[in-house]
Amino acid sequence: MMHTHPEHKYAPYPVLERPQRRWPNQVLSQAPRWCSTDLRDGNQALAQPMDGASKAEYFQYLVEIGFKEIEVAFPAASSTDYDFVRYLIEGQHIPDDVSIQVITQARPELIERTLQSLLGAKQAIVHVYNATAPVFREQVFGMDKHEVIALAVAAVTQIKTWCDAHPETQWTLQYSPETFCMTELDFSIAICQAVQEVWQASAARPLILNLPATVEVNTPNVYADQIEAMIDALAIDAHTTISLHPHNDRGTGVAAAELAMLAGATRVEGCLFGNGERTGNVDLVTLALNLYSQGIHPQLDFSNMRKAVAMAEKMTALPVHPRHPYAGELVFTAFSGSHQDAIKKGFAWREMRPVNLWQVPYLPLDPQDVGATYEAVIRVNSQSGKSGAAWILQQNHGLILPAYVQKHFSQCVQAHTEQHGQEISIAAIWQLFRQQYGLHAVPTWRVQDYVYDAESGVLQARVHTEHGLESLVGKGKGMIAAWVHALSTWREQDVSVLHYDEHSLGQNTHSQAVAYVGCQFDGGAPVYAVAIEQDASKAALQAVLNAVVLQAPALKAAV
Ligand SMILES: CC(=O)SCCNC(=O)CCNC(=O)[C@H](O)C(C)(C)COP(=O)(O)OP(=O)(O)OC[C@H]1O[C@@H](n2cnc3c(N)ncnc32)[C@H](O)[C@@H]1OP(=O)(O)O
Ligand SMILES: CC(C)C(=O)C(=O)O
Repeated sequence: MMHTHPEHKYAPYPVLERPQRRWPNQVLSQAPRWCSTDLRDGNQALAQPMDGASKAEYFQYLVEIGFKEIEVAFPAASSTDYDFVRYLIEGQHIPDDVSIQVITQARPELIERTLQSLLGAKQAIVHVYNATAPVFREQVFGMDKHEVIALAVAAVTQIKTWCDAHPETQWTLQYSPETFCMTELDFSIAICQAVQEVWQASAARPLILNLPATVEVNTPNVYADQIEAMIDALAIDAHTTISLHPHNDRGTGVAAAELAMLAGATRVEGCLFGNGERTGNVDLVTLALNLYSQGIHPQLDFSNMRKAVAMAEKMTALPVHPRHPYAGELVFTAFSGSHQDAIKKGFAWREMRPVNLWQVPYLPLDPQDVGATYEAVIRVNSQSGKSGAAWILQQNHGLILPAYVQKHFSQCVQAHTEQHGQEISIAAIWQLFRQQYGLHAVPTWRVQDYVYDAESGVLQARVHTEHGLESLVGKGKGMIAAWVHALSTWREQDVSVLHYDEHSLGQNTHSQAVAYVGCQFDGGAPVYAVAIEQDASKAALQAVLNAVVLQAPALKAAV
């Protein structure tokens, strides 16, 4: 049960007094160094960790999309992990420009086994960690600050000694004061300085100080303050990198990473789609595409997002949420009328103007850049407006509905979606449109042939009906006026055309023409009809004829 006085149970985590903070005035201008920890932090959080074959497949994929640093295993944890590192090294599966990283607790026997796993590697990052926050020092380790520093120093010394004895590998040390975000700043500084002191970073032996938000306990600005304060306090030379490892317990992992990058961190560890312990590691897909959509190349390639999703889902057996930024099935989709209207206008605007910069209402990214089609951009349900169905007909059938048809058809679609209580598919919209406007493969009444003499204004046409061929004659200023005359005479009705529009379908010589009409019969309510024919004149005649059929209930019923 939730407490009425949560303050009796939970205290806020301390924040830093840092009026000199600079990061709020910075802007991001380049991608960080990425490290995928899908095969380690992501893997350790799965009910069924990956087997060697899955790890190999995922490793290949991570390389393919551009990762240059990949934490591949916790070799001391299991033979699967140990053997996987050996498989990568012995099988020469690691590209020259990719560094594998392995993690270990700061315990001598685990360090030894971890280093053994790396024998023969061209280059490797050895990642050693120990928790530093008060609650861990007290409850987990039963150590005071000096003892915790001594633990880290001993671990780094052991690793350094090994590295000195194995110069064939190009070594990088990564040290993580686990639970950094919950640790007193002066203690984080002290332990990192102690590690720096032992390791002595150099071009040949770089150092990564990885400052994790192991459990996210504060707002992202606090993490950024902590990172900036560390950078200010530590001697950060060209061989020392400040790295981030945010988790997402408060749902702000991405924001925390971005603010901490503003604060000066240049490397980020995380997982695709935010897999990882509890609420996950920071989501590297979102981080990368946040940069991309600001015009900054992320150096990771998500052109085929469906593959990325399929791969992650296969490896983790966890679904990617339909609303997951940039990747979910629904993230480029508008169901609502006003969004659809704005998006449709945005696309039309782009078509008319030679603009390069992407500025389309409601779409922060061009879906095509991540391999999505425009098909899913608009879907139609009872919340949709006139633009929704119009967009779908335009995208799928090349129809550019005039405003009066858009308006009328949206009422038909609305009635349909309300009646069925669910989304209407593209196929069903097309079916409804054809039925509504008499657009049948074989029209009920068909214009067989016609001759129009522009000089005299006389139109002669033959119409195919259920009774055979009927010959019609009419006269008027223009072919449509002559046709209206012919039909009025034939049907003994007052026929008038209130609206008429046409356009071609397609751009080649075989393209067809579509005509839209709004007609009135004996002064009644407008009847709308559409026809598609080989040429515009025939389409116009057929569209008006379709309206004649649609307004006559007996004929319509026969359709
Ligand atoms: C935040 C992170 O994600 S950190 C990474 C966590 N990942 C994993 O744990 C996945 C793989 N781990 C494993 O398979 C196992 O934990 C193993 C095989 C590595 C070790 O298992 P165990 O020997 O049973 O130890 P376990 O991990 O439970 O830790 C218990 C002991 O290690 C100590 N310990 C835990 N972490 C560390 C550390 N980073 N450095 C030094 N000692 C540590 C604990 O204080 C405890 O000591 P105690 O026995 O004296 O009380
Ligand atoms: C060991 C570290 C980097 C970690 O996984 C964490 O703190 O979450």
